[in-house]
Amino acid sequence: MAPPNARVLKAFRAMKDLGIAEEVTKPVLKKLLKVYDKNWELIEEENYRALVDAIFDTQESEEAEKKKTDDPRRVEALEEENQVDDDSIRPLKRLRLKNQENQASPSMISPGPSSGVAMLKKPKVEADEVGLAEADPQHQMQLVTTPQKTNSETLRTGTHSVPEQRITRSRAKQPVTSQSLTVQEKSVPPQTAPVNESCPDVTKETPLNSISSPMRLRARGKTPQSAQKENISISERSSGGTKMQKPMADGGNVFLTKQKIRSNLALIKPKDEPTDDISQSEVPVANPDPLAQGNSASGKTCTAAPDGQQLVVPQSADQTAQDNDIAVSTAEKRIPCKTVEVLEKSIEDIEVASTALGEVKISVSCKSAIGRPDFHMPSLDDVIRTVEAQCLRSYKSLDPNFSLKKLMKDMCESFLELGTSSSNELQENINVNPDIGMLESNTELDSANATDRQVVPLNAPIYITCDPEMALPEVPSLPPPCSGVADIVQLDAGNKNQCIVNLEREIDNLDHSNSQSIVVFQNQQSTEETKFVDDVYDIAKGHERVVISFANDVNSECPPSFRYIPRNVVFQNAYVNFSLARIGESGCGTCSDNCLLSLTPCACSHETGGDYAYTLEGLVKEELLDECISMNRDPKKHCLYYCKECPLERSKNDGILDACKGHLVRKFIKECWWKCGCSKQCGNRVVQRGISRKLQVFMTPGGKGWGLRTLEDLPKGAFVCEYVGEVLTNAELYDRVSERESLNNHSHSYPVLLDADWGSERVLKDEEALCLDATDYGNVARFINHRCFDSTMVEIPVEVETPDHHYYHLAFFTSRKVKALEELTWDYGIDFDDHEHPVKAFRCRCGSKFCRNIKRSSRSRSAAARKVTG
Ligand SMILES: C[S@@+](CC[C@H](N)C(=O)[O-])C[C@H]1O[C@@H](n2cnc3c(N)ncnc32)[C@H](O)[C@@H]1O
Repeated sequence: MAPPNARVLKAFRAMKDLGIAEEVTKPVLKKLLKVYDKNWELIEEENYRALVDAIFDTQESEEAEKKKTDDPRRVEALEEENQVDDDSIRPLKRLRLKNQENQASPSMISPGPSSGVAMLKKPKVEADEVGLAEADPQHQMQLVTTPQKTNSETLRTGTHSVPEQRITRSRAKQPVTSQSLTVQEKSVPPQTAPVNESCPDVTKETPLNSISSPMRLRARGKTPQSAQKENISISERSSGGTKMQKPMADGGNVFLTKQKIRSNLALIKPKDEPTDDISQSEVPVANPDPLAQGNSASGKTCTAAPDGQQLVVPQSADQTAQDNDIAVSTAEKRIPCKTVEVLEKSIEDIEVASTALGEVKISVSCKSAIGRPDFHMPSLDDVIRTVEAQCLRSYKSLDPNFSLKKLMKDMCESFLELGTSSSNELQENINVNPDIGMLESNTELDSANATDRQVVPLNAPIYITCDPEMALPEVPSLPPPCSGVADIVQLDAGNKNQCIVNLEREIDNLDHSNSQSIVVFQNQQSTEETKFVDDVYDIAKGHERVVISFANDVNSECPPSFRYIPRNVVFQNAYVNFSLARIGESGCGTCSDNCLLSLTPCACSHETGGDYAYTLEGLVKEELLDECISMNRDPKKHCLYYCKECPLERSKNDGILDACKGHLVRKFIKECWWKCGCSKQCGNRVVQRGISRKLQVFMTPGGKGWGLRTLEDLPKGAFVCEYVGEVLTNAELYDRVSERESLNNHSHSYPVLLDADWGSERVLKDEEALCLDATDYGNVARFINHRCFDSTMVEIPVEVETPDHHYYHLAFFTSRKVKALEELTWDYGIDFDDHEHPVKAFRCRCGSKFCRNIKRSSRSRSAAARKVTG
């Protein structure tokens, strides 16, 4: 059997999101494809509205059919009922028609490749044959309220109940390209000799094959310099136990975060609703309505729904006109009825209707989107996530004045925001300049601190903020969707008001108004001064697309104070070398829309052997993932690259040139970026879109301190988060660590060495090599605990901006299916037997049966390792 095509899978997924099973979707989709002459655009429009309608219609007619056969006496009654059904199940169609009437320009009718009108006409007729509604332009969103639970409650309450998974992702491989999934590895250069005969050959032609050393700094407690030479990973410098600062008891901060988000999002406020129009003060509802309080007889009409329900249709002048256009049968069936009046006015943009099957459809019409050329359709998931995040912040303690209308309005706003933000959208918007976010949202102390030490994220629109007093209007505007450049602007510590702007940026600005800049500030402030205000309800303080809650069922500690940054920031001397010109070298101007769907892989994929790392579901392909897992678990078993005159050995400078110890051939992911012609939604952009999973920081019961867990089931290969921190040189890190030690500061430090420039042929000096320090500035990844061997996540280097391997993102992906509430762990790669390390490694409490810290015979240890890696 041929594998289902990607669009079919997408449609199944979209329906699943609405609680509709694949078996139900399948026959209807088939029928619909026939009716629409395989015109997918029409089916996919508006989040598969046509498909949803068709499914409901089919279900209803099946139901009616069943009733008929069950009870022949009811046939007649049902025939009547079905007529009425026609009305009750068509409120969405009615709304669509209304909106079409309202459309100022045909461009808003989601035209297909040719004429929008033509595209809509044909299916309109045919759709009616199968009970389908017309496809609607982008201005409405509908929710199908079914008895399904969502897991938002879990987030709000911070309880540990296992949430229901809303989206079940298929791990089936997608026929994206005809190329193999494996990253190509070519023949060995003459001076090399692979140890392992079974390993694919390697060559120096691709970065994969060039000299590389393990990415992680293994925790042997060496200084960064020595550690780097020894290819070790995470530097564990804390000898003390978990010591958390008490949070400031300031519930008000919760509201600050909302402001933070809002200010960054350039919120479009909906128009003030008219208050003098009586007709608009009434909510169109389907009865029975739990909200109904104090019905008032108004001049409204309503349509009789089959099961005694009434659908109220607002009768403003133009609505009447629109309704008249709907269907004669609809108008005929209207009968005067009582409607529900609410205190707040103008909810004409929300309609509620029910079907004979008991589904309630809430239709939200965002009228302010009408006529906006910049509007695009956000996904329902994005809208829901955003609204959930807002609720968590705004409605954390519900007061007696809680208004559902407000909730709906918020929903509309979110819809509008998501729809109108540029396609650089949410990620950049939310992450816009943490400097500004910090200045706005933190205390005076913070503003003062901000002058001393400011950091700006890579890969995000960055404002040049030399001084908090510097006028914000001088800040460059947000970049438009497709391209941009990040340059480096260095600010001298002694002269805070002077920015040295990279000339290249100025030049690029001529062509790219959306240029980015990175500001690098000097001056470190001591941790003592770094008293950040904790927002205990959202660890991310609104900087991520999702809220990251925390839970502590173990003791009364609160998460430690640190400043949350969603993107890496450059500190002082670290030189992250990317510019538009250099990115041009990798030459990816060829791609468009979604690279994963294109027949010819774009240039970005060439960097990883001609194949993309991700499936259409956004998961890392299994083969690549398994290789990365295996490589991390047992590097020696993998392809080691041996060079004749090893630069690492030469750099030891002890007069004796030892034989090369071998370099690991690293696997990595190359994502598309601004320079690429594809859209922000391209499937080859996963890490750069940021965290999208529901995560929680929690106090581990086993004495490991805080940890990170998922609140939703995760499939294998899912992106969880990136390790975010300050980008430092190893030399800077060394200074920092020494300073902390000299201050007797035993709080945790969280540095990870980037195995910088593993593509180059020389050994980087400590002044060049890069690492990430998440001690003071970091993201949720700083809470990820270590687990020997069978950790739930694996780290993979991801290149986004840079064409070389000097700087990259360190991203965590699930190494297997992970159940909701399971801890997300990472194997730090610690050698617990390295007793030479000046800093003692922590006593591992990972609980893994393969724990390397448990003393056992070497035979049983290697048997354990074999069991895991094999
Ligand atoms: C990157 S932090 C992880 C978050 C940390 N648990 C916290 O509370 O902030 C690393 C530190 O967590 C603790 N830790 C992580 N994994 C551990 C493990 N398997 N056993 C014991 N302690 C662990 C150690 O103290 C380590 O220095």
